[in-house]
Amino acid sequence: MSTPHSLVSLPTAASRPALTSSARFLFSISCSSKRKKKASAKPKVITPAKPTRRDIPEDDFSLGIGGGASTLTALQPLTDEQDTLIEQKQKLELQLSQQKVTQKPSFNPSAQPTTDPLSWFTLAAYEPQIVMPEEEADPDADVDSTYDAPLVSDAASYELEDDEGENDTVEEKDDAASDAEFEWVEVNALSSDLREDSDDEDVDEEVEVLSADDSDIDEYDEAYLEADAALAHFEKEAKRKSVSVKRISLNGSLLSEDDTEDVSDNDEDEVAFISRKSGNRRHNMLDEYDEEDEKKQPKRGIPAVMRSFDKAKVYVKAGNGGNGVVAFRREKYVPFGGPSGGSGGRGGHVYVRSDPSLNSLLCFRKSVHFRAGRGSHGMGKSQDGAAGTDCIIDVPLGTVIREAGDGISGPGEVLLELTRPGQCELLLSGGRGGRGNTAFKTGRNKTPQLAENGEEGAEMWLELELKLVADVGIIGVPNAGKSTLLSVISAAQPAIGAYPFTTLLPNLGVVPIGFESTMVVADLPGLLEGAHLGIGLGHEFLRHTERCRVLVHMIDGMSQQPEQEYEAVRLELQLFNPLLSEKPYIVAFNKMDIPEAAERWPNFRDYLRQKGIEPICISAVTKAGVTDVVNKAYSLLQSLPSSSYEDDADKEGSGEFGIAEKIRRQRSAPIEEFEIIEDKASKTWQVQGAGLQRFTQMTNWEYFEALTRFQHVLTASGVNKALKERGVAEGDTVIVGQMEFVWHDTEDIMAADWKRGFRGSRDPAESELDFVEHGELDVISSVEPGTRIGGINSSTEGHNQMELES
Ligand SMILES: Nc1nc2c(ncn2[C@@H]2O[C@H](COP(=O)(O)OP(=O)(O)OP(=O)(O)O)[C@@H](O)[C@H]2O)c(=O)[nH]1
Ligand SMILES: [Mg+2]
Repeated sequence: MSTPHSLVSLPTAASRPALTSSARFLFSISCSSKRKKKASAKPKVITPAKPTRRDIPEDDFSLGIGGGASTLTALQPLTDEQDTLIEQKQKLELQLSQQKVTQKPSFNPSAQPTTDPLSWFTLAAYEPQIVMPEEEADPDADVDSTYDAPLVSDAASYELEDDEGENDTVEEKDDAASDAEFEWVEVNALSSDLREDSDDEDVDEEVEVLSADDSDIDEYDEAYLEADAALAHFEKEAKRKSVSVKRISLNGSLLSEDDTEDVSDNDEDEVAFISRKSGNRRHNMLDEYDEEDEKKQPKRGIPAVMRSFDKAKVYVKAGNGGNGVVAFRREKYVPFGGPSGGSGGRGGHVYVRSDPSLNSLLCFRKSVHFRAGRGSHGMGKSQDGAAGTDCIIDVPLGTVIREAGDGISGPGEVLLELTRPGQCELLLSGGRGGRGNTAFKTGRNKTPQLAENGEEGAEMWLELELKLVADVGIIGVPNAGKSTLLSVISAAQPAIGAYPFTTLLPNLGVVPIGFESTMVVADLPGLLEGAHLGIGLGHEFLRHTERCRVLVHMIDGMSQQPEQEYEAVRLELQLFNPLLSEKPYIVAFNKMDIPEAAERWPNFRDYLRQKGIEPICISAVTKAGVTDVVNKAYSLLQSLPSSSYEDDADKEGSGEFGIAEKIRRQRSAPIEEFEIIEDKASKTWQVQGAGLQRFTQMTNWEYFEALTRFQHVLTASGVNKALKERGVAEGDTVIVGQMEFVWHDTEDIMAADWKRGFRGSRDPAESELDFVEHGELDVISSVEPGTRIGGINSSTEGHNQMELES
């Protein structure tokens, strides 16, 4: 056990032969954008350098870190030839280590060293797990040959080098192999940080944990300790390189309390998909927990597909307005043609539209960013720019839109709710186009030499949530026969299985009633006691019942205590949302075709009758009693007044409470409303106000007259006065919006030589505008959002030292 182990980084898919030959644990981390061979691959976010053997102390553990390998298929079984090859390699390695030769043999001698360094990022260190190879490739054998033990190799590891071309062939070979000697476990996690940071692609971070060994199980304890120590070291290393490390065990639960916090803060980071594959078979690991594991690791992630089924986060941006231009009419025989600069077009609006043909938000997993087009710039001959193209986001019926984070309406407040088919609402309006110089023509200034920039379009992150709109929702414990009922009353074909949680996502079906009417029925995933706390599939899907007007409560006739199950589900509904338990519902006792169920029926019926409820007994399989349920549900529906949520939604989507209106109001804030923040240490004054910010942004600083106009606005809005009252002194820095200025007490700075930096500047003597007011601002630079200037956080960023002074 004293053999030195090393942490080797493996290029891409070469990780697989590596595993079979040397590395004991393989951490393969890849990002989907790389997989798609997009230029926007993530490495820019990723800080750490490629861990080389130099970085890792000799006493480290055998860990392989590979990047790029995507979906892992079953490992190719080792042939006898390969076995002997490995043996030879191990011998060779032993010899080499005895000779203290540092260069390790390469697995693929013909391969070229990879030039592309491993682009690994958020490093998820996973609890290693031994997976024992199965004795025979017996298709019927259970997966129980799995030991939850890490293993320690006494064979040293190889650094495998391979080039991209080689990888492809390796991958193909592996794909072809179906019979696996090794089981593998794939853990696929979605990292939201990366997703948000990334510009146009969400990033799938895939962590595959592989292990394959036939080492002695007696070594379990020692091996475990060593593996644990190695992982701790691994984490330390990563921390030193400021990579975030999360330890997640293979079943998806987090290992320690602290980590739990980390991840639950950001639930996107939870493990998204867990599956285990043995040979050709794929098992859902969710089913295979024993109780102790359950207690130790109560928190578990929800598969990514399920999470994105009804929740999504998208970025929207309205188009910027086009810029106005300065132009003059020049034509033969038309002296003094006057200004003819057109205005810019407005930016495109962002709309959301409900599309009844969509039934999930899954499409927003891949497309996250929505931007409307920008307006065209104005042109000469008084031509105005065209408006930007609008952006319409199609969402399924029943989508609720909230603003993410602290925004205009505050976190969590509903901006829009789309409940009518084809309903289209304005979400963000595009920025106003900047005015051209024609617009600034006055009696005093007939040849204005200034134009405005277009207004920037608003942008925000939105949280979309889908609440299925159905007339009737079928709820009940897992395996009660909910999906079976839906399949017999409608044309829907939900998955039906004799095991709990067959249904992971809600299914919708349309039930014809007579010749004219229909009713939409939703089959929801099974509910367990504690669902409101997240047990089972948790409350993830309970929200869909909020939009169902009538509920059908399915009772599993085969359950030992149907009464208790009934009460448990009722309680869950009440705990989740008291309004849910007030919804009208029907109780259907299923599986009456089975004699045991039929025996339990009289008791159950009497129990409910005491509560004043008349249950219906049915057999979904034989369709007995099914029409009773449909008819009763329909008559209940008819007796209800038209759904109230639609009325509420109407109020929210438009008019006074509309989001577009809120943003419009915010954006048209008067320039007189501002706040001055002083930083004495750096002699900096910051003038903050939405109106001023917008005005500054729209000012085209190229033109001298724009500057004089700005000065006038500062005077008119009272900024100059307020600054003087607060004691601004010569040479102080004043920040307004994105611009930084220097304060001067006199107007001398308007000297002609200074003005040469601007277009359209004239001699002060010629100037029609006088600067009567003392106290002028002198532009020195523009500041970009987020800069910290002398302790003040400016509203803008990055510092652009563009001194305009001589
Ligand atoms: N004998 C009999 N079996 C039924 C009846 N209804 C459903 N089953 C069986 O019960 C099992 C579960 O049925 P599902 O419809 O998948 O149950 P579910 O309530 O949708 O279960 P989850 O989706 O896991 O929540 C299947 O094997 C069905 O064949 C019935 O009326 N009689
Ligand atoms: Mg089902």
